[in-house]
Amino acid sequence: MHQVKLAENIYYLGYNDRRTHLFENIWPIPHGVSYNSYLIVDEKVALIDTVERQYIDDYLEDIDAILAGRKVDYLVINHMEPDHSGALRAIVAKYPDIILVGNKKTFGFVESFYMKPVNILEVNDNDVLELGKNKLQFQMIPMVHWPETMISYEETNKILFAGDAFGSFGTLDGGVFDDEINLDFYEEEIMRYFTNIVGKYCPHTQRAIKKLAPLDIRMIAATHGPIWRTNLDWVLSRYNKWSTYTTENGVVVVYGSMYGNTQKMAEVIARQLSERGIKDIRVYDASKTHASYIINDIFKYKAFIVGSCAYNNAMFPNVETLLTKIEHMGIKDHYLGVFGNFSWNGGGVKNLMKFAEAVKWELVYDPVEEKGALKKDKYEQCIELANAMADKLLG
Ligand SMILES: Cc1cc2nc3c(=O)[nH]c(=O)nc-3n(C[C@H](O)[C@H](O)[C@H](O)COP(=O)(O)O)c2cc1C
Repeated sequence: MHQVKLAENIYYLGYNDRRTHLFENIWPIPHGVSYNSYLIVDEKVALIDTVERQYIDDYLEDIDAILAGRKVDYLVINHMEPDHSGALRAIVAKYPDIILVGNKKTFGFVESFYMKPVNILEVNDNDVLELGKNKLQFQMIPMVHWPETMISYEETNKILFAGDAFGSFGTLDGGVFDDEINLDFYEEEIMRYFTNIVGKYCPHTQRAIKKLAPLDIRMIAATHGPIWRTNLDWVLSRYNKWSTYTTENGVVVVYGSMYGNTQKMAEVIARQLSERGIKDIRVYDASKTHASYIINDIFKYKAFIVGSCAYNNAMFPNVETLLTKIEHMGIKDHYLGVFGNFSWNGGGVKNLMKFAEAVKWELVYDPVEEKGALKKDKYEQCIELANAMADKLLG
């Protein structure tokens, strides 16, 4: 077996998942995902996080191969989510004297998921665990992406063990370090990982970035995706951009439509945006494109125009699902447009407006609602909606 090292005595223990279709049983991962754990072999031996439970056998074998009879002294738990704590019980069973290292919120999760922990070391900001020549400093970064989340900073080699922060979808297909892979391929997967998984916690991510800024970081080892040792600015600048809701001058147009009338309104709006000089216009059918990709584009572009036909006094269910996710994510600083279609007594636009109130994005024009086929006056209102959005963006 190849052994991949971050430093002379620090090992990467990662496993590629190309079988799972949906991460967290929600988010599509067509390019898979990796689960990364790390092993520091010093006077004391420390594991940093574990892996998803389906890899337990390989994981234990790989640890054995490196340690050749030595025991693991510490399991540092940066993050308790089961894709990283999945092997915790197996590790404790194999090394009964192991000390679990976490913060005051960690051990409650250990107990609720696995068992009452026996040997624990509770750490807080700035505490340092001496392993020999390696020293792990801890910093709490709550809600990036769970309440107990923390990072471990290895002071000698200046490695940030970052948990889910700076993680990525996409398996590591041979290349493990950022300078061994083509980042163009990973860009979309890194962004989707951020927006789908961490995106709700942008203010917390900002706090974490500021808190970690004083550290001299030479390498970032996350629990998913590549290890960053060359292009740290590449990923840091992107995380900074995304978590401050910094967007480009584009428009995401989403519609839910059964018979095509709402879609026709979307096409008119999109065409007019283009005539006004907007180059980045992404039009999505909410029934076809998974929310994962649409949310990603909402993080990319400043404007969102959403349309829905009426459906049982509500909006079209697939639009509703998408908007519920967006609302929960608390995405900020967008321009909004609303349109829809009905035949009886409406329901689509009425509920789109509830979404508008909830997200508090700036509504650039009154909602446009047509009854059946698109006619002249509502066609013109669609044009005006697009113009109002273009004015805002180009303003
Ligand atoms: C299952 C179902 C439920 C509907 N519910 C409503 C409704 O509550 N209110 C309404 O005005 N129209 C309702 N309609 C009619 C459609 O919203 C209407 O025909 C609209 O023009 C469809 O737009 P589309 O062409 O974009 O699919 C419903 C249609 C279906 C099939």
